[in-house]
Amino acid sequence: MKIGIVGAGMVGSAAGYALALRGGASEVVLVDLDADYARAQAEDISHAVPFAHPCRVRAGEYGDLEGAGAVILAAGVAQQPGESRLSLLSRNAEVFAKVIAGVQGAAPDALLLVATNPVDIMTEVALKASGLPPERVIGSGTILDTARYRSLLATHLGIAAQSVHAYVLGEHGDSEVLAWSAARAGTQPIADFAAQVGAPITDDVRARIDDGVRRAAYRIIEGKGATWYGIGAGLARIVQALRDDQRTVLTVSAVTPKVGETRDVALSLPRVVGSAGIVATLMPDLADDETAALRSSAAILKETSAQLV
Ligand SMILES: NC(=O)C1=CN([C@@H]2O[C@H](COP(=O)(O)OP(=O)(O)OC[C@H]3O[C@@H](n4cnc5c(N)ncnc54)[C@H](O)[C@@H]3O)[C@@H](O)[C@H]2O)C=CC1
Ligand SMILES: CC(=O)C(=O)O
Repeated sequence: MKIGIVGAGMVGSAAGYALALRGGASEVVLVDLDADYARAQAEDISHAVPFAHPCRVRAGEYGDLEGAGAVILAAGVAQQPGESRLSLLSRNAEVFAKVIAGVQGAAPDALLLVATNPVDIMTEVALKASGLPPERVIGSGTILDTARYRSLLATHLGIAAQSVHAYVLGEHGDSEVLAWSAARAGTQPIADFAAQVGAPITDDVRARIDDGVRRAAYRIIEGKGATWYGIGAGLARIVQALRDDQRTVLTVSAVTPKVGETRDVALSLPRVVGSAGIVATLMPDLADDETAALRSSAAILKETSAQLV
C-alpha cells in the first residue's frame, strides 16, 4: 500500500522510518511545507530500507500522493515545554485547512490518519474538511497512551507488555482515562494477577503509573523537545492493521455519536481497525468513576472544539 505523510518533522519522519522497518508500506511519500527538509528526511529513511523490507521512500508534492491508500497527517506546530496539547488548536486548524485540500486534490478517497495535536479535535476538523465518512478519518488518539500504560504495568508485574491488555480512553491529553477496572494480565484481572506475583497494585503504584502515562509527554518534551518514537511506531501499527485488514483492537480516535450527554465528539475507545478503517467500536465495562471521567473528558473536548466555530 502506498502511504502519504504530510508533515515530515519528528513525528512524520518517525512514522516513515517505522513503516520502512516494519514493512508496512510499498511506498512512502513525504510532503512538507519545507520541501528540502522533506527530501532530506526521505533520503535518510531510504538508507534504512536495505536493512529492512522493500519500500520506496521519497519526498514529493501533494500531486505525488495520488493512489495513496492512507495519508498520515503530522503537519503543524508541536507543544513547547509546559504547554498543553489543547493550546495548539487554532494554529493547527489553520494548517489543516490547507493540508486537507492538498491531500484531497490528489487522493480524494485516501483514509486520513491524524497525528497532529490536539489529535482528537484535529480528527474532527479533518472529518469536517474532508467530507469522508467517520470510519475513514482516524486519529491516533490514545494509541500512544495505551502503549505507555501497558509498558508501565508490564514493568511493575515483571511480564511482557504484549501480555498486558489495558486501555487508555477519552482525550489524548490531560483528561484521559486509564481503565483500571477493565485491565487484564494474561486472562486475569490485573489486581488478581498482581497479588499472585507479589506485586500488588497499591494506591501509590496506581498514582505512579497514572502520572507516568498522563505526564509522559510533558516530561519527554522537557527533556528533549518533542516525542516521536512511540507515536511513529503507533502510526505504523495502525497502517499495518489497515493494510492487512487485521481487525485489530486499538484505541484510536474517531467522531463518536454519543458519549454520556455529549454528541458527535472525537475521542478514543477500543475500536476494531481493518481495511475499511474503523469497523466497530467497543464500549468496555467500566467502574462508575471511570465512566464519569470518560464523560467528563468528552465534555472537555466538545467544549474546546466549540471554540473553533
Ligand atoms: N498524536 C500523538 O500522539 C502525537 C502528536 N504529536 C503532534 O504531531 C505534530 C507534529 O509534531 P512534530 O513532528 O514534533 O513537529 P515538527 O515541527 O518536527 O514537524 C512539523 C512539520 O509540519 C510542517 N508543516 C507545518 N505547516 C505545514 C503545512 N501547511 N503543510 C505541510 N507541512 C507543514 C513543518 O514544516 C514541519 O516539518 C504536533 O502537533 C505534535 O503535537 C506529537 C507527538 C505525539
Ligand atoms: C506530544 C504528545 O502528544 C505525546 O507524546 O503524547
